[in-house]
Amino acid sequence: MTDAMTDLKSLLKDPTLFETRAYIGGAWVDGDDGTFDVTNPARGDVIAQVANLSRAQVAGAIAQAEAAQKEWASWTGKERAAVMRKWFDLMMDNADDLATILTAEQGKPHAEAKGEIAYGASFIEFMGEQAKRVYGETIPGHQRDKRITVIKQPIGVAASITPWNFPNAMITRKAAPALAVGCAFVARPAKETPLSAIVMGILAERAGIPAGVFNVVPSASSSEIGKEFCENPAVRKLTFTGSTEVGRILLKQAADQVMKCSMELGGNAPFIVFDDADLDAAVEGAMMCKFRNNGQTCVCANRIYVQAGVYDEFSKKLKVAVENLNVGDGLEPGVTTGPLINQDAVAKVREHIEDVTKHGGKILTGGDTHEKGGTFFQPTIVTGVTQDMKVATEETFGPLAPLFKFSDEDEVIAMANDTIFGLASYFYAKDLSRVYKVAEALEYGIVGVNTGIISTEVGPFGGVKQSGLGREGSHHGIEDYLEMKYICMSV
Ligand SMILES: NC(=O)C1=CN([C@@H]2O[C@H](COP(=O)(O)OP(=O)(O)OC[C@H]3O[C@@H](n4cnc5c(N)ncnc54)[C@H](O)[C@@H]3O)[C@@H](O)[C@H]2O)C=CC1
Ligand SMILES: O=C(O)[C@H](O)CS(=O)(=O)O
Repeated sequence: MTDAMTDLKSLLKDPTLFETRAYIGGAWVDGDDGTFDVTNPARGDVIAQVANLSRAQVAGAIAQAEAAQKEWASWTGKERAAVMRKWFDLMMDNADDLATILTAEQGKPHAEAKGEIAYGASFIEFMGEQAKRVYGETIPGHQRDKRITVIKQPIGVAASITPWNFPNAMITRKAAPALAVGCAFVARPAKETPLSAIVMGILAERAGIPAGVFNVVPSASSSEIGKEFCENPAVRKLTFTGSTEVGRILLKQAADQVMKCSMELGGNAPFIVFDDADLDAAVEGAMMCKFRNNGQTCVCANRIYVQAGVYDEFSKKLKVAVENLNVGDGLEPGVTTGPLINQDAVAKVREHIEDVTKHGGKILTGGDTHEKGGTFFQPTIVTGVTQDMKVATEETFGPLAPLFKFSDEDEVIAMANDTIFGLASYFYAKDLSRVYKVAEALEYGIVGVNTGIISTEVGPFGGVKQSGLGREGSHHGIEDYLEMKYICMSV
């Protein structure tokens, strides 16, 4: 064990939460393909060497899930809700440690990581409650001797592939509805952030979730494991969060089995400030929306459109707020902005900034790697941005706030909708008719009005166009893990 690994374990109130093995069928398992390194993006050191599972081992996990699922589905919703509540309570009781693990492997500030743990736990609490309310219906017969009933049953084994940016919440947002209705679950976390997934296995075991119902299969191989999930006939549901590019690959692979898929994919969120907006509120919303997780979320403002009459004032106010951000190691107190996940992410931000300045835009603040080095980057604002620049069509996934100027509603709606994506959008305005017109005109699954934060377990999160399929969270989110059965009975 390296010093950095000892260091992480020593930071935990409960050191037994530091686990590097896979969790399969209730057993803790080493990888047939050795281990892979997990590094702390703030420090660059290896904090863990995690079990590297082979495709055969993942197939074994799917078999264990299939074996456990029937018994789990026979529990009442109330019985499943009880153990899910214990899972929720264990998450909240250990939130500090789960956040320390999350910050160490992903980089976000500890306070923000604690927020993610609470957000992730909220899905387990909410869907645990929903477990008691999976209702069917009766339908008046079409003939005098016919009686029609509709029941809902769990789809079976669900498999998940999740990204590194929300290593806890992206798993619980899927596992919670799946387990609530009686599915079994096999989670393959991102290789950058497996520890946050593994620790959910520890807490599942402690909560009394039966062996094989919740499984965690870390692996450095992504495509091979994805193929196993898509080709294994025991998997009846694939749920993915990540880029649209990978979502397309998985959908093509899943088509052979006509597998049910949920896809939470990329975004390119417009953030619109009208001339009747409360500018201080708009700046506050833009800061939260753009710089949460250092800009590494699929719902971050990727384009900031400001109406001409308030452009200069908004730019000045935003610059003050951006220059107040405190960039550093997320495990240090007072840090508001951590590192980017890797050098590829740094290169993407730099590429977008260079493209803006090459085409006549200007850097208002920031614009380069941070003095702390590594993958730290200066929070940046660029002005004079136009629709023909890369940032207008590509997701930056970093701390870059590009300001576009617009004249009127029709112009900005057209610009905002000019993208293949359709996940989140935001605008600040006071005029009620404008609010209704713009909210209805934006082609997005999510619209934030006078707010920059839309993430909650009670809302149906998801995108239109090439930002995804299905919804996660809310009472709608549970439907994605159910099959509907129509029973026609002759009496
Ligand atoms: N709509 C949403 O809720 C979210 C969307 N994203 C999008 O994902 C991107 C950034 O996250 P990344 O993790 O880099 O995305 P990514 O799409 O590269 O990877 C996501 C996950 O898929 C795995 N993966 C990659 N290639 C695969 C393949 N061929 N078969 C099976 N699995 C594969 C990765 O190992 C990772 O676990 C951005 O585009 C972002 O917008 C990220 C988080 C949330
Ligand atoms: O992965 C993401 O970007 C999340 O979906 C963002 S959120 O759920 O925290 O809004």
